[in-house]
Amino acid sequence: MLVQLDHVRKTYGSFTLELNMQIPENQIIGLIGANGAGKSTTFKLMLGLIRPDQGSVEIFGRNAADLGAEEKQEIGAVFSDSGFSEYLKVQQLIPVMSRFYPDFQEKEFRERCERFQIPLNKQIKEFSTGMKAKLNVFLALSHGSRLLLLDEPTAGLDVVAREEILDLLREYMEIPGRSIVISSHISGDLEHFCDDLYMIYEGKIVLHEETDRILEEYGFLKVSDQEYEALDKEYLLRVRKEPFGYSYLTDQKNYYLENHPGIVVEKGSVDEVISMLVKGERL
Ligand SMILES: Nc1ncnc2c1ncn2[C@@H]1O[C@H](COP(=O)(O)OP(=O)(O)OP(=O)(O)O)[C@@H](O)[C@H]1O
Repeated sequence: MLVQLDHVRKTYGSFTLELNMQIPENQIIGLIGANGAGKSTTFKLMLGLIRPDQGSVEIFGRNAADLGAEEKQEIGAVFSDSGFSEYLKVQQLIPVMSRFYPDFQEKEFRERCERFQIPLNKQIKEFSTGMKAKLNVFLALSHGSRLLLLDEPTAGLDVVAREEILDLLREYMEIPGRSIVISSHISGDLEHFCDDLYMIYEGKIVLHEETDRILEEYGFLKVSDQEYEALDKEYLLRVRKEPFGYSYLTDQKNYYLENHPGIVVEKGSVDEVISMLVKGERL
């Protein structure tokens, strides 16, 4: 296991984050949550930048707060703030990176900057949002890490720039043993990219599921009161009143398609599933 968060609790005033999370090798794990849900706090816990009030955070089998310099080299991180002064030029970052990371792949980094038109001799403060985002990802990718922790790396990007970054990350995953944890407040950004999704709502995980299962097995049954009476209720998770009757969320859509052929079953997007889990009524 690359990362393990076991019964973690972290409280800031009235906000409490509660987490159980496992990041195995060879996985792209998505963290979806609205502003303030706790995504950045989760990444800070994983990096050992803050300590949990309760529970344990392990990276590569060691307590995250006790990670040595060598193990830190194996993590590539992107935060909304790169940590570098924006008055620097990319040219000036190169010696800093080389000193900090013995495995810094300067040639590859320079090639990437050239391919994506990131100028080396311009101050970062003059870059567009997309250029800054790409630079941050290139830096995280540049030192042979086996774990990437990416907090909203595609925030504010247009579709083309987002896809370029996701393609680079797919390329990164071609070497076995690596994993990525990536967050977004837009589930559509991640639903076709991640193997596994965690949804965080107000500090709690409301859903942890393989992406394929969400897309293939979760669905909405649209039923009238009479149809509901005849339904097998075992796999219904939430309900919401609708103008025509009721909408029920299930995580066994195919069971209802096979056993209740007359019922309308709609496939929901990840956003609709989350919204129902958070706002729908429990049965
Ligand atoms: N150092 C801190 N001191 C006090 N409160 C904090 C601190 N860091 C985070 N919080 C609070 O914890 C909650 C979660 O914040 P966090 O930054 O983890 O959310 P997020 O999901 O990353 O949101 P965003 O998408 O806006 O970045 C917020 O209510 C925030 O105000």
